[in-house]
Amino acid sequence: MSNLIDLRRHFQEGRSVADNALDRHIFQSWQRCASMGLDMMGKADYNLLDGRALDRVLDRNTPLLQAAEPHVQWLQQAISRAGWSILLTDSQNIAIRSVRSSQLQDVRIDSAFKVGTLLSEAAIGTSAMSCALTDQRFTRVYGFEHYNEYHRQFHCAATPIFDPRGKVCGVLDITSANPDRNEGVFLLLQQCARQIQTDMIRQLPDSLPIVLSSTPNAGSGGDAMVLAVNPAGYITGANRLACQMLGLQLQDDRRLHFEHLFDNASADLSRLQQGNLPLRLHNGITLFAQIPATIHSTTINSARIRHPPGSVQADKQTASTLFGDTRINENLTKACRVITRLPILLQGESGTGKEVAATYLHNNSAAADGPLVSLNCAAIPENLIESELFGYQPGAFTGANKRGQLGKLREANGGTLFLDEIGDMPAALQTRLLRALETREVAPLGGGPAQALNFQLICATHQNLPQQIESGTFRLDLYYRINGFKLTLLPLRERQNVLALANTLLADLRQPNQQDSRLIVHPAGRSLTPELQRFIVQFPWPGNVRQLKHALIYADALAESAAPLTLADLPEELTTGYAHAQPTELTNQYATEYQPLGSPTQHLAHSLSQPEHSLNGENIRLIEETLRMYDGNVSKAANHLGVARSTIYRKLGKV
Ligand SMILES: Nc1ncnc2c1ncn2[C@@H]1O[C@H](COP(=O)(O)OP(=O)(O)OP(=O)(O)O)[C@@H](O)[C@H]1O
Repeated sequence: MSNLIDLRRHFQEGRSVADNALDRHIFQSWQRCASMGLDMMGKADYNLLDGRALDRVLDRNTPLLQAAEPHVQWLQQAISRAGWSILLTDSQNIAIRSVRSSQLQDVRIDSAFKVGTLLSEAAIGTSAMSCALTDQRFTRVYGFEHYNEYHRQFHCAATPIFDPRGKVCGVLDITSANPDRNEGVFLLLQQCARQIQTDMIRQLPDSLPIVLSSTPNAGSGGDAMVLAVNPAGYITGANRLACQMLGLQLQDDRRLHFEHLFDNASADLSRLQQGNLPLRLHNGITLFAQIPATIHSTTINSARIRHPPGSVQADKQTASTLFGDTRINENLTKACRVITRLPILLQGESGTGKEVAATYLHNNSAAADGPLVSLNCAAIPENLIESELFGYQPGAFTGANKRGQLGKLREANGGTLFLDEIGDMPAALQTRLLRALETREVAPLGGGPAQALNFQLICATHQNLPQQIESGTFRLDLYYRINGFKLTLLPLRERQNVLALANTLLADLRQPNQQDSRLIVHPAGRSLTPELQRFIVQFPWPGNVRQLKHALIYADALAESAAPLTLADLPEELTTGYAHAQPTELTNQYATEYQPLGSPTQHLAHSLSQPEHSLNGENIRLIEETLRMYDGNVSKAANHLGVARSTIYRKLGKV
């Protein structure tokens, strides 16, 4: 101690000081303080920001505060009884969170450990927090090492906190009156700062966090390598470990693509949903990538769950019944986890339940209290899609609504935007949509200020988008923008448990407010004869769940009593030809063995469900006849044919 006091006197008198007498960084801080004219013996000024300025600082540091809070709390539990108080400052050394230990009572601490106090080097002289900020490294400043003698009672250690792009965004400091140099405390401090950075990365909006490890299924704790990518595949953040391992300098490499880091990475990040994706660095090292298990914004079992119309109720909602296939249901659960950060792309043939899945995802997401706004890009004329999406000002064009129109994007603010049949969006609009998704801003047609928007995005299509990209009808960059997480709704003929789904659909008929319950509903549950069960499992269902559902509604409505439904209760056009099929075990593998498509309707529905097909004259006639039969009512014709309304519009439009 006396050495240090002598050293201070020498320094004050301007005499030379031996190089190794004091830590180099602390000595440099003393020199800066002296050059700013600070007095080593004076009383420190603790300046407190006024309310408004403080609000601005806290506002600016919301991501840091949110990420830090749980970690500051566990650090407090770990070290506060050992006499350590904790202080979190922003990147200007303004205190933004303080946790006092009851064992550290001092009037100076009372002033310093207040949220809003300016604790920079210029304000209070050398401290661990100012050195940690300037030198961007862990620093200890003990007793008389503080520039200002006023702080000689205290011993502090501080470490910088880096934001997702590796810039210092704050400092975490611990202070005690006890001079013990307990290395364990310092390790905890540094671990805490690393975990805060990792959580900031995980909380980045519109980004998917990815954990890299050298072994498959490794945990995603605070010391894992974590990075985040946006839907276009660009790195939006990485922690220090990941930066070191991958040689990243995010502050410089503003647009670094995930693919460029690895020899074998594909831009199809949705493959990560399978977990443990092996990736090879350019230097030959293999790492395993996975989505951290802790991204549970909501879970299927959480209390917030609301069930969409047409889906099963909570007590029946087991993994195999929701969509009749555990693979789909598992991916749906994963999609629920990432939807707040990534756009979801639903793919599947017509009638596989893309709209049901979109409703389910919205209802089980953090935005469930906001609106779910849908737009079917195939069902409205091309010249109206733009105003439907972006809205317009009053009097924007002839024939426009006098009061203007909000537009789907703005309607969806705070909730979820569901763009159905995105593959049918006209090329010019793809560009405008892409811009709106990039900037998350929209300006209505006919002028008016741009409005910042915040919504979750779900897109759906039955088209093969990669093929459309190749043929030049769909933009590659838009594909990357909407394909944050791909969820494929398998055709019904490929699902594992079609019977479970059929039973679910039957049970739904018993719900009094279901859309189709205007048909006769038997209060007791319906069962299915073994023969009908076999048929349901074997039939290829070209119209998918929609067709199965309509068949069951038909049978349920027209069957005479509450007796089990039989094959004879189904529409005849479905069962024609079935008599020749051999009874087999109830497994989907036989579905493809059931050759006869019993009716022209089935052929048509199957044909319409294919992404690209040529309609022959017979099929066109069938569509037209069906429309005539229902007096031009497209919904009824679509029901009859087992296809969606939009499919009919689209297909006839192509003729
Ligand atoms: N898992 C499910 N549970 C209950 N009903 C379902 C399920 N999946 C689909 N359905 C029903 O099947 C019909 C078709 O579903 P939906 O409209 O979601 O399919 P889609 O894939 O969006 O079809 P399209 O591409 O033709 O618009 C709806 O009546 C829906 O209620």
